Amino acid sequence: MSPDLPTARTTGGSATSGGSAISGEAGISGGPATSGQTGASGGSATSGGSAASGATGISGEAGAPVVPAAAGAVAASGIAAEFIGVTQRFGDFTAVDAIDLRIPEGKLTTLLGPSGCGKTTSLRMLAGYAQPTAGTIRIHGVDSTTLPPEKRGLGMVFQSYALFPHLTVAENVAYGLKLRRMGKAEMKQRVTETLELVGLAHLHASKPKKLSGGQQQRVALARAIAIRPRLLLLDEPLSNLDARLRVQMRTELRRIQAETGLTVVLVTHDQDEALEMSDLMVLMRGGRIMQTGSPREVFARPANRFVADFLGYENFLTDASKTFVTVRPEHLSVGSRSAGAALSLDATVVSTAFRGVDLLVTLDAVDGAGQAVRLLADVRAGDGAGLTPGTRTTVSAGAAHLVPLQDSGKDF
Ligand SMILES: Nc1ncnc2c1ncn2[C@@H]1O[C@H](COP(=O)(O)OP(=O)(O)OP(=O)(O)O)[C@@H](O)[C@H]1O
Repeated sequence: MSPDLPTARTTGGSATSGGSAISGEAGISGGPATSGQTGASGGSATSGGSAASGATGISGEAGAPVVPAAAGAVAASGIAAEFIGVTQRFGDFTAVDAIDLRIPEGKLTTLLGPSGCGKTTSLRMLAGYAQPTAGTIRIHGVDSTTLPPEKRGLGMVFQSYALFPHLTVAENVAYGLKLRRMGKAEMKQRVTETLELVGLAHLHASKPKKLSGGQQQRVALARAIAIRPRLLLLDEPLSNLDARLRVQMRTELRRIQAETGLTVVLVTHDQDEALEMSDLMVLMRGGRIMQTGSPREVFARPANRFVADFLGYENFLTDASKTFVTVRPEHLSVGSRSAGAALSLDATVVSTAFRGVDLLVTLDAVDGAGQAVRLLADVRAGDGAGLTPGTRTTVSAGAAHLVPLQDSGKDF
């Protein structure tokens, strides 16, 4: 089955279709409040209004294009959306600080960073739920900075993905299509196709409460993509799932994105999730973008200490050439000074932690700038005999494993 989403015309473009409220806002796309008590009418509480207007919003009719005419030409540029100097202030506080970002068409982009770094605020501005204090947001080449959510051609899924409890799975998925007054036969086919895509066709007649968390999340996803959005926004959609399901759903989401060619923007604070799922990773801190790149690029060459630390690098120090570098624990050798090592320091073992195959060794040393540094080395357990606390030894690493960082780490 090939739903052909990216090229399909969007049939109404309600930003809310399928998404529950952002950060606890009342309405949904059609979805009830999280508690589920409000049902269909509850869906119109806040953004349900958007959803409804989405039905008549840009296209007015099912099947009519939601995106302005310029979009086709601009889509060819490969940029689905663009932030240009976008700032969001709340009083004196700057939540998003003049960010520039291009969201590639047909790819999965993650906004990654610690709590409060501005991810959700950025997504809300992209969705149209918040107006930037300054800057421009372009969607498919069109200045959409002040465009209401329902006119942006978006699908959304959020952490609280509340489904309508009184509707079946198929009816939940059909909800946004009904709002767009899609014809019955087309709607039935669209719902079947979309449920097949998320692997839930067999549960079409079930009520949400009979489903597992992962299945419910897939229904929410199906509801969002059934309208064939030009941009799918996901705000921590997996964070309510248990660890095992979360990992499964990452793979599922990735498969669905790849099969449909949808442009997806995913907000997460989980670096593993971002590394595994992204085409493009955008690392944020304090309302700014710290680094943008493919997971491999960012992981191999973190730009600064913040990014390196966030991605699990452990050792930060100045080497012999006075460059501030980081090196992963598994790349630090202990004891045997490797010939030609770019980093070589006398060190004292502080403690060791046996982990079966390997041994984590904590050491104190003085780096190339004369600063005391605490280092973590991950060595094979068999090589760690004799590394008792207080042992004087050496640590070393080859040039290939030293990752230079732009900053000195002092502002960290
Ligand atoms: N309406 C608001 N009024 C005042 N401050 C706000 C408002 N919305 C967000 N903020 C603040 O802006 C900053 C960024 O918030 P945002 O929700 O974008 O962060 P986030 O990166 O998504 O974090 P999390 O992962 O915790 O959701 C936070 O410090 C937050 O407290």
